[in-house]
Amino acid sequence: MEIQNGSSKSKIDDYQVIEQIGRGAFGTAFLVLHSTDNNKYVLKKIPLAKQTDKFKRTALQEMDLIAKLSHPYIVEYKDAWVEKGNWICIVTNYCEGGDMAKIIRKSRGALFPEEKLCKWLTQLLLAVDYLHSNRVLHRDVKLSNIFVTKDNDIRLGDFGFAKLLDGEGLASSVVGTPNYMCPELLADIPYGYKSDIWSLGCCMFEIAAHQAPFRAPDMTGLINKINRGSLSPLPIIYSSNLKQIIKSMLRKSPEHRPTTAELLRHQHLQPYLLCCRNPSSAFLPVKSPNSPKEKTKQSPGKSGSPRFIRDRPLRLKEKSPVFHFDGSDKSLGLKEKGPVFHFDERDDIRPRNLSDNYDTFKAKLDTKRVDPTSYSAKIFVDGVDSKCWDDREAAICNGGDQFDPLLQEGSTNTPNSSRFMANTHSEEQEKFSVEHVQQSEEGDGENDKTKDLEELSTPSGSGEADLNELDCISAKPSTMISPSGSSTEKTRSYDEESTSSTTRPAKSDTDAELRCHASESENVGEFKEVSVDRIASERNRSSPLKDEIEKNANMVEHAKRQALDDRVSLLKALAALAGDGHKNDWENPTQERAEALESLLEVCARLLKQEKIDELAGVLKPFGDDAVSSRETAIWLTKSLMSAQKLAKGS
Ligand SMILES: Nc1ncnc2c1ncn2[C@@H]1O[C@H](COP(=O)(O)OP(=O)(O)OP(=O)(O)O)[C@@H](O)[C@H]1O
Repeated sequence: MEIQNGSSKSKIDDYQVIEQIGRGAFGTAFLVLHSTDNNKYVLKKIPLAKQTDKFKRTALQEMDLIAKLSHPYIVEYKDAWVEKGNWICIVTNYCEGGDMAKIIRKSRGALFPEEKLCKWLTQLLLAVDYLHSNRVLHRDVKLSNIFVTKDNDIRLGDFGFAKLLDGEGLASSVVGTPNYMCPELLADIPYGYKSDIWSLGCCMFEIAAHQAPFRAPDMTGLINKINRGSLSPLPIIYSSNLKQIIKSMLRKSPEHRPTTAELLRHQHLQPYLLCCRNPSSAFLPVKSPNSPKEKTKQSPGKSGSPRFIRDRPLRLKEKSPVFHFDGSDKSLGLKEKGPVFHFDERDDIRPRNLSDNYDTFKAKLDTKRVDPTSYSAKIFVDGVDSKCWDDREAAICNGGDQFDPLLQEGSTNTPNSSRFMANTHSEEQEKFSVEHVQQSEEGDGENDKTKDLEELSTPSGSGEADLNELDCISAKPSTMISPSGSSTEKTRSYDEESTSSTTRPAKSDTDAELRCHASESENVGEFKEVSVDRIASERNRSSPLKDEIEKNANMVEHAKRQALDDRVSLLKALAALAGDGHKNDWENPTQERAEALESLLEVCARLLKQEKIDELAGVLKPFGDDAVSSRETAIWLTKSLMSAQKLAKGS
């Protein structure tokens, strides 16, 4: 890296400061104009004078790292130097949309459309996957480090804490933003790739819900909530698939969180992946030699599951400067000094056999015309820019039949485009807000269609209980403070809305419960994607589709009954264990207690089998005080059951 010592013309003279755009923990950020290319950049000036050697090393490490990285969804580095020995200057591309925290603030509670969320999520996953593939941890993924371009694309930035990993893939220093602290970090377990997944999950949750996933009145409460994994529900407007993806990233145990690659292979993200710049073929389904027709006949998730290949590693830039602070030869402690490669944007790395499919798809998107007055065009007019909801996204939103059938193969429930479309007619409604959801929940002509779609999107009838139902009716404190300490007023937030929509008398109890299942189900992967209109018309006559609907409805019924049974067992167990009034009514309290414990353990075992770790933690939590882990609670439960059974036999 160049050291500017003051005698010669400084590089900084090439930049004209337009304005100061912010101040981070380490320095100040300026919006600047380059005198030659006339482009806007962000110049970050980090003072060094009073800093420790460790700090200097970290700052230089950031420079070194950002200079090496080259990826379509990572903030592009332009230049870096040490200015007169006093400042580190880093110049990066300017992202006109600002950071995600700002974008959420600007939206003033209007939720983003599902398609936008999926696009952002896909791009973020590609960026993080690139880092992870190159053994780089970001370690500070947060809203203010996620930027948006004028085209509404993502750029992940700020690598101040990023660190190249050692061989084991773990870095042990505790860094990061308190609100996004993952459970393993709170437990002093080394930070790894899955910790970045957690932070990304927190970001995605907040982008979707406009509030942090874990909120509590104080820090202890917050830590407890993170440790328990007790998440608030996500807004009901989003598809079960999307909600499940986000929730999977927030699983308490890092091993249970998916990797970036696994997430990118999720069928729900495939259409968005195809729209991304240079999607790695590693994440795209490989088209079989079968004809599209044959292909669509295969049942999703089984023999017809898309196969994936990982044919090419992602690459760092071929040439990157190695920075030194004081002109010495000493390397800056970056472990990876081996050959690095450029991620070439011109590379077409789509698998050859996907190309025609991709081109057909793209052609369809390009020719798709969108009604500019519809929500699909105007849904977020006050967002980053008016064009952010572009034709391409709109085409995705407009639903199944806009797609190449191959792309739908095996796809699960659609993004809730029906909800968006259901609200397109009102002139004064420019945003898709909570009120719209409420309105459609209460039922109008369109709402029935929405309900139909939800019914199709409910669990596949595995008969497994979904204890999230309990979440849906949980009470919320009136004031919460965010982990950062700022208190937020009680507003008509999304989850209060969703709570009220599930607790107030719905059209029928079944409706309310269906919504609960539809929004929280894990087993959405087995459902076929069917357009709302088709459902409506097919419902009235006998057809395979109608059979499918009925089958699904039966399965939903079954799952619902199972959930109710489990709820009853759980409540009974809770009552018995808490030793409340019911206890005295029972003839043999010890026997009852043993039975209660047994049924509770059965519920736990089922959740464990389904890998519903978050729910399991939720069930186990009430039985221990705050300091006791779920594991200890489970041991305590088992021991209690054994001794209760012994006593019961003896009496
Ligand atoms: N490339 C960029 N494009 C647009 N805005 C940027 C860019 N880089 C930084 N900013 C903005 O500049 C401000 C300061 O950013 P900076 O990265 O210095 O600190 P921070 O991320 O807010 O905090 P910290 O460094 O403590 O994490 C933020 O408001 C951020 O949104």
